[in-house]
Amino acid sequence: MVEVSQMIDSDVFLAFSTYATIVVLKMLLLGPMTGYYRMTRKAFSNLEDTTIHGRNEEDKKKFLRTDPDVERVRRCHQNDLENIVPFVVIGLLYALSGPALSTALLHFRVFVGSRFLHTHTVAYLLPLPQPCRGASWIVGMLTTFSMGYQLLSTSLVL
Ligand SMILES: N[C@@H](CCC(=O)N[C@@H](CS)C(=O)NCC(=O)O)C(=O)O
Repeated sequence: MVEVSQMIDSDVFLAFSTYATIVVLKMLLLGPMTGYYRMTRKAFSNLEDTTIHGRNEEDKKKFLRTDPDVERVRRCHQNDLENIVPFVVIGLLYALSGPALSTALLHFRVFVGSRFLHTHTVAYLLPLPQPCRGASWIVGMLTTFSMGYQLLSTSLVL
């Protein structure tokens, strides 16, 4: 029986911690980026957020509106949540299930790369023409499914 402390000290777990931290921080940055677009495009969703732009109630209400750039970052953030949360949960269990370091690294790198580079964030925010975003989304999703499949095929208890 492998001790939990041994699993946590393993290279696979350290690699997972590194890649998970990078991709979660990337997702977290979309919050401040949304704030930046809200301020520069003057598009808010709460009356109290419009205080520095509007003088009176009527004036402030003009800034309660949607903006295409704000909505794009919000969709990118939402899509990260839909994909990065499952990666972190399944990736953690996978990392603790004792996979080979090379296979695990391949999964972590492909997933994080798919969310960054040719990727969802770049493809969504620039934006790049489709199917760049669609392809990067599918690659990331398949990586998480692959980890889930390997996890279930090595440690299925029903
Ligand atoms: N919740 C997603 C599920 C499907 C998905 O994630 N599709 C990718 C590739 S086309 C995407 O970038 N969707 C746009 C989005 O989530 O805003 C959606 O509504 O589109």
